[in-house]
Parts: sequence; structure tokens; C-alpha cells
Amino acid sequence: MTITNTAPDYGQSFARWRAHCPDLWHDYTHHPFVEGLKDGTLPRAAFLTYLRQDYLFLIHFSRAWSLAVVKAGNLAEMQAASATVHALLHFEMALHVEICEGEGISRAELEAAEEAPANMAYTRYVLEAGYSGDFLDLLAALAPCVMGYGEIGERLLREAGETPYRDWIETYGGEEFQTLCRDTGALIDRAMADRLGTDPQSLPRWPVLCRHFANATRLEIGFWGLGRA
Ligand SMILES: Cc1ncc(C[n+]2csc(CCO)c2C)c(N)n1
Repeated sequence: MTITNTAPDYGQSFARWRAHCPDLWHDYTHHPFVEGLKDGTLPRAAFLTYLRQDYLFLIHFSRAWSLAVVKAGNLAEMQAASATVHALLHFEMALHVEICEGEGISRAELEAAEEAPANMAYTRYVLEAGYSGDFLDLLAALAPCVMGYGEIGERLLREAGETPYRDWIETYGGEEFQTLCRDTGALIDRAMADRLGTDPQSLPRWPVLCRHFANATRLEIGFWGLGRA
């Protein structure tokens, strides 16, 4: 079955997981926070709260990708997961600190931030999906983070007008991040085919993977809600 939509193509497994929870996916990728980034109406205080929480999110998310190195089934999977860990720890964290400093949030303030329960819930859920499951369970829980921001960035780059959040939009809509989304999609498709063959949807594992994807999507919706605080 070929799934067609107007969103960018990040692979077949992602397209199927996404099609399994269309309403949740829409609520995540078209959240009022996202629309506020697009039209510039998002209050700055909400964006700063989001940035402070996202610093802590990225630390735990790096741990989850590190677990993917451990749960990988071959060298190529280990290399792909470890490249993401490296990019997160050495580039994205530094970029994040730089953005926060530009917004007047010091590194000390970031270090001292208290983790919100919705933030904790999300990253620990992803880690737990990996601890108690295998590489595929973990990837299904990791996918909404990567691909959701890819879709949001790609759409906002096309649709956004005047907005003070253009840097954010260009980071995720830009070619470098879009390539990461396609590479992650290819990693997932390959990992699925190697383990589950050509018809994964017929297997008892399938609904479990869909549930991890849908739960992580719900937790992303909750994360946008942190911006209200
Ligand atoms: C709540 C939240 N969800 C997703 C991202 C985006 N993101 C985080 S790590 C990463 C790349 C490797 O997985 C991406 C795209 C974010 N910053 N904050």
C-alpha cells in the first residue's frame, strides 16, 4: 500500500504510524503553540519557558538515543544511533545554549531549571519503551520527536509570514534537518524490514509499535502545553 499525503516523505514505517493516529498527529503538528510560532503571536514568555524545558528534554533525549546504540542489532544501526547522540551532545546542546543566551537565559539558569512533570513523563516514557522493549519499540517512541519537528519546520517555512521565530523555523525546515528526518526514516524502514519482513502490519507486534508512536505523539502535545506556564 502506498500512502500519499502532502507532507514530506520520511519513509514508509513513519507514514503508516502517522496514518494510524491522524487526529493526534494533527493536534501535535498544528498545536496553537506551533501556529503562534508561525504567525508570531506566541508570547515570548511561553517561548522562553519552552526553551528552558527543552534543554532538559535534550539531555534525556540524548540518553534515549544512547540506549538505541545499545539496543541496535548491527554495526550500521549502532553507527546511525551514535551519530545522532554525537550531534545532540556536541552540536544541538551547544546551539540550544547559544539560542538561550541570545534570549537572556544563562547556562546557570538552564542548569537550575526544574523539570516539569510533562517533560519528565515524555523522556522517561521513551526510555522505558527502550528498556522493556527492543530497538523497534524504542524507534517508534523516538520517531514523533524527529519527524514531527521536520513536518512542522517544512510547513512553517512555506506558510509563515512575519514572525520573530524565523530562526526556529529555519532550523527545522532547513535542508540539514530535513535530511536528518529522511535518514532517520530510512534507518527505521531498514530496521523494520530486517526484523519484521515485508508485511509488518500483519504481525502481533504492529499495534504495540503504533501505540508507542501514538503515546509519544500525545506526550509531544503535552510538551507544547508547557509553554503556557
Ligand atoms: C519536545 C521536543 N520535541 C522534539 C524536539 C526536536 N528534537 C529534539 S532532538 C532532535 C534530533 C534528534 O532526535 C530533534 C529533532 C525538541 N527539541 N523538543
